Amino acid sequence: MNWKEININTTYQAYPAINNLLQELEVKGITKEELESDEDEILIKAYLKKDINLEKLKEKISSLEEYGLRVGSAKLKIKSVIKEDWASKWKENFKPLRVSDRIIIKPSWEEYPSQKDNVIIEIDPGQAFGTGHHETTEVCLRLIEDNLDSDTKLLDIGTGTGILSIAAAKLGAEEIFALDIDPIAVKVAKENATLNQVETEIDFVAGDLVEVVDKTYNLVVANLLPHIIVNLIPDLEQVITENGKFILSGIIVDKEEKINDKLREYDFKVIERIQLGEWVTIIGEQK
Ligand SMILES: C[S@@+](CC[C@H](N)C(=O)[O-])C[C@H]1O[C@@H](n2cnc3c(N)ncnc32)[C@H](O)[C@@H]1O
Repeated sequence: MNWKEININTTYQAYPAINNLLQELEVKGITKEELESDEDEILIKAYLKKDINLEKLKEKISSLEEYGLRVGSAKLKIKSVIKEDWASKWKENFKPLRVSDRIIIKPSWEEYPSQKDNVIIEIDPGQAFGTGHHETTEVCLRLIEDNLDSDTKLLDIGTGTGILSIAAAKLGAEEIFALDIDPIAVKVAKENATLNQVETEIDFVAGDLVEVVDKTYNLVVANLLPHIIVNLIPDLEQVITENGKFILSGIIVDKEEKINDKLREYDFKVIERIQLGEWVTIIGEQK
């Protein structure tokens, strides 16, 4: 059966948000290529079976500008492709990636020679965000590694593929609760946890921000878009233990001050900020 390939010319900055929009359309695979013409421009390719309303998708992409995201030319094209062709090409885009001295991310179909102390995480991208190939995920993984010990109780808000929770489980966290507003992401995350044999160590639940959380955690990670983080901050206190820390990522550099203002308003302090490309990650705690 023929599949459809949607091509979207946009910016790197808008990728996580467009990825979310595409997930709502039940796409089966998403890739991004950096375009040589302009270092900030990327080409997103997404594959799906059903017909979609291209105009409506274009409108939704354009409306991301209202949240301060540059979407670039946002040119959309659609063409028919044969599944065998895209499935093998799509796989070529996911190679093993070392994100720290210990952590390596790899898709299930790639081999990686494991060495002592390596933490190898197998992630099949499927329909959710979080293969480690994005700066925000990469920095979160490193910070989780640096801040985790056997007493860590992790809350992972917006788990996507489950990558951060799976890493925490493999690094020896005591307890992990992972949630995502998107039930498809929760399904993909559970499958990835099973692939990594840590499914019994993580509770996955579908839910909006902290509405399904009824406990406190000493490490909270949220890799979300800036306007969603702004909505999360007022509720952070109810899910963090007194001496707990939080990691907020997905912050485009020109939105950082807005996030800092909100953190000050709710009596949180920033311990450290890490910038990779145009993305900022903040680690903080209560004052
Ligand atoms: C940028 S991805 C991060 C995925 C993964 N944690 C990582 O670091 O790569 C953001 C995820 O947050 C989810 N999300 C967006 N809004 C949310 C909300 N209000 N509550 C919970 N999850 C949300 C999205 O569905 C998406 O899977």
